[in-house]
Amino acid sequence: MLNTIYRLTAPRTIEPVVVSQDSTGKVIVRPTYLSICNADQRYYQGTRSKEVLDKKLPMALIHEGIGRVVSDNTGAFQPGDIVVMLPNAPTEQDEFIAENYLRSSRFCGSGFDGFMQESMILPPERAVLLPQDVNCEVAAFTELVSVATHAISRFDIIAHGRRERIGVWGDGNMGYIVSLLLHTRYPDAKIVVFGRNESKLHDFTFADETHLVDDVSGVELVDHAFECAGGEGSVAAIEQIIDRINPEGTVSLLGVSENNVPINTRMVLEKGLRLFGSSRSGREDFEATVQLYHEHPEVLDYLAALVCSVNEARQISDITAAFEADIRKPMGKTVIRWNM
Ligand SMILES: NC(=O)C1=CN([C@@H]2O[C@H](COP(=O)(O)OP(=O)(O)OC[C@H]3O[C@@H](n4cnc5c(N)ncnc54)[C@H](OP(=O)(O)O)[C@@H]3O)[C@@H](O)[C@H]2O)C=CC1
Ligand SMILES: O=C(CO)[C@H](O)[C@H](O)COP(=O)(O)O
Ligand SMILES: [Zn+2]
Repeated sequence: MLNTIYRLTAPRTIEPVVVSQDSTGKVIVRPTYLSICNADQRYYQGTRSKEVLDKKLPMALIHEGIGRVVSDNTGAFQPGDIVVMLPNAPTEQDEFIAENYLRSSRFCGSGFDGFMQESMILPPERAVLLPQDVNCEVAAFTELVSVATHAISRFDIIAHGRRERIGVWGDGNMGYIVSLLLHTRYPDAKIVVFGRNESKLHDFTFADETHLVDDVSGVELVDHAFECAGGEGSVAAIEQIIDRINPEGTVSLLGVSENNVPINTRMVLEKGLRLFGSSRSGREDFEATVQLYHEHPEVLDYLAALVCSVNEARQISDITAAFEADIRKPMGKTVIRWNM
């Protein structure tokens, strides 16, 4: 079948291309609601290195999104079903390495075309059925929620059992979602959020404590920590985490940084800390996230507070307008109602 793909060909330049794609044994999904990730912005604005841009562009952006099934000759879905699309496509299985860490996996919007397409032609295992009455504007960023689900599931295996105070550094989207999911999963733990913006911290209504990072004297140490700042903010966040965590704590690193981050390894050694990184997610994380939506519908209500704007896209200028609006946003997620 013929499909139109909207590719970033150079920073801030999106162009359509019509390609012929084989849909045999695949599910055809019309993207309906997409959401912009910081990773998309790094390509859109051209803040990645020239080598990376030269290697990955032209490429359709966006790896957060949902859609409606048009047809499925595999029988897994019914036409009209609302599904979340999975950006990670593994090409092999490994007994020990999860699909999102296999170097052979293909990730939409990072080296391979993302969801900015007229139709997504997916193997049935790259889509998961959503509750059919789900708030689509919120479900659009289920991928980001699945990344938090993934990191917390790994934390659960790695961290020692005292989980009385869990610190989250970062008052943006990732910090909000990680804190919310930690609160839901460990209702007896105190969730302590550290951020840079009083206005954003006000939205963390489910957290037990919120603190501005430059006013932490007297704040009790945490047993474990999640770093959700990213960018240049990672440096100060990791430094403060190492300072404000109890011995033998576990530090979950989630923020992406363009530059290397210096780490106070002396104190990592002295405190016996465990640092581990998490990136992306796999099918089981999406399934667990959808299960969470079913079992804890209040999570979707809390996530709705993150929707900053919903932007209709009917033509390419609407897409670029959404990316530009995302750059200027005060907080939250920029959602695109996809009508291309
Ligand atoms: N591991 C993964 O698979 C994924 C990683 N990410 C990455 O996670 C990071 C966060 O994403 P997202 O939440 O969407 O981005 P946001 O920009 O929404 O949030 C980052 C927040 O951290 C705050 N911050 C900066 N420095 C510190 C600090 N020292 N301590 C505490 N908070 C600080 C920022 O404040 P201010 O704005 O004032 O600087 C901002 O509010 C990004 O690097 C993103 O690329 C995203 C998705 C998946
Ligand atoms: O956002 C993410 C997952 O949701 C990751 O940060 C993203 O996949 C990193 O990819 P890239 O190397 O292209 O920045
Ligand atoms: Zn992302």
